[in-house]
Amino acid sequence: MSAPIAAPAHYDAILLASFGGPEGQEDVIPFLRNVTRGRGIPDERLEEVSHHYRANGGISPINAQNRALKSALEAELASRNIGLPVLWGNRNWDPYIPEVLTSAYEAGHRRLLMVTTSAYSCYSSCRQYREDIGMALTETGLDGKLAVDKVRQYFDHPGFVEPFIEGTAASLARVRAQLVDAGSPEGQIHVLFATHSIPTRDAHAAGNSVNEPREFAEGSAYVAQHLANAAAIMDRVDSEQPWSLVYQSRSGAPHVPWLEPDINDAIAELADKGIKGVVVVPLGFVSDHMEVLWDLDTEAKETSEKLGLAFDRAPTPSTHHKFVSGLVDLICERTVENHLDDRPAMTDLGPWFDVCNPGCCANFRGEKPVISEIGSSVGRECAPAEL
Ligand SMILES: CC1=C(CCC(=O)O)c2cc3nc(cc4[nH]c(cc5[nH]c(cc1n2)c(C)c5CCC(=O)O)c(CCC(=O)O)c4C)C(CCC(=O)O)=C3C
Ligand SMILES: [Fe+2]
Repeated sequence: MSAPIAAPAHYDAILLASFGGPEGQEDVIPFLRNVTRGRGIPDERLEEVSHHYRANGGISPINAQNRALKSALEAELASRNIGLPVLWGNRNWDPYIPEVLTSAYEAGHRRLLMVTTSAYSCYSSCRQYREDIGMALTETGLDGKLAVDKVRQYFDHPGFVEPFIEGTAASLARVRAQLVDAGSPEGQIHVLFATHSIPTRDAHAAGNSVNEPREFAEGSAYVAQHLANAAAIMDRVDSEQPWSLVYQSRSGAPHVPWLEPDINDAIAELADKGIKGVVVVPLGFVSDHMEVLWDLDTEAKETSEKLGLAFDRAPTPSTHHKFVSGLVDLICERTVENHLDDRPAMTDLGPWFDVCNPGCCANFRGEKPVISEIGSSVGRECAPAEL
């Protein structure tokens, strides 16, 4: 498979693009409708998920985390004398991407570089962002006037991986200490790398090309990226320590196959085998949003406690200085000014490509205008900047 590297360009702003989340009880249902529009999620699942938000005052932690990330990026850009403003837009909640693109254009911006809060390759974390920009440009009439590119998927960039190395080591030490305190210093520990489950069909299409389909021994690029990352982390933390990759937050209809095993089933199986403690590393996530707080810190923790296992959850990269500085390095890979030639990657799978292959992370529910894809002109052309 080709790995297209984009030529460096002149950008005039960064677009920090994220998922978005509700900010009060009255936002919960409209938010869930936005997320699941046309995605075939059963009502019972929505009802269930609404309780996770309701229990937290109807507030998702994700928006506050993105405001903090935006400020941290602004500070890092300023400290390197890079004069690019950071705009923030969400796929599913205010500030919505189409409105942000419109006001960016009105403010005189002509070429944006998008950084998303999603590190891996799959429909939800790559293509859906590229489609939402494609649709927003088309709907607002800005296609051809405002260009939008996207930095590469950064799952194996050291800025994303190194905070997990630190966090996993610290979490492992905390579980060891818990076992000492509980009087079983010899108790065996297992590290569970947790990521979002996705339908196996979406996993298979992840990071792949319709023209040159590539087989991954691990089943898909999505699974391969997580396994390679987890191996890179454990090599540096403790190469003797047993670990595995598990999944969380399955939605969809029961008859549709999604990636398994579920983290709670995996914990039960470990308890059966006599394991005494688990370290949970939220490898699939950039910050401590609802899926992390509910599915890991609430449910997986409860499962562990019920089965008498020591439990600790490692932190997400969030606003770790290495993560923030890594994102700015990724920006610099694409810019003419402050250009960085080095494209670091901590797994053999990377560095991932800047521009996706045709049909990459396929949308099985119909084609949409899409940016940052070979063969698509959406988001590419723009009138010369009026300076
Ligand atoms: C791979 C992946 C990531 C990680 C990459 C990334 O970070 O982007 C992610 C992140 C997130 N997912 C989030 C929330 C939701 N995801 C849902 C539904 C779904 N997610 C999916 C996948 C992913 N999701 C999929 C395949 C579905 C089924 C529907 C569909 O095929 O599209 C639903 C509907 C209810 C439900 O089914 O659970 C909700 C509410 C939030 C915000 C949390 C907050 O508010 O703090 C975040 C960051
Ligand atoms: Fe993709």
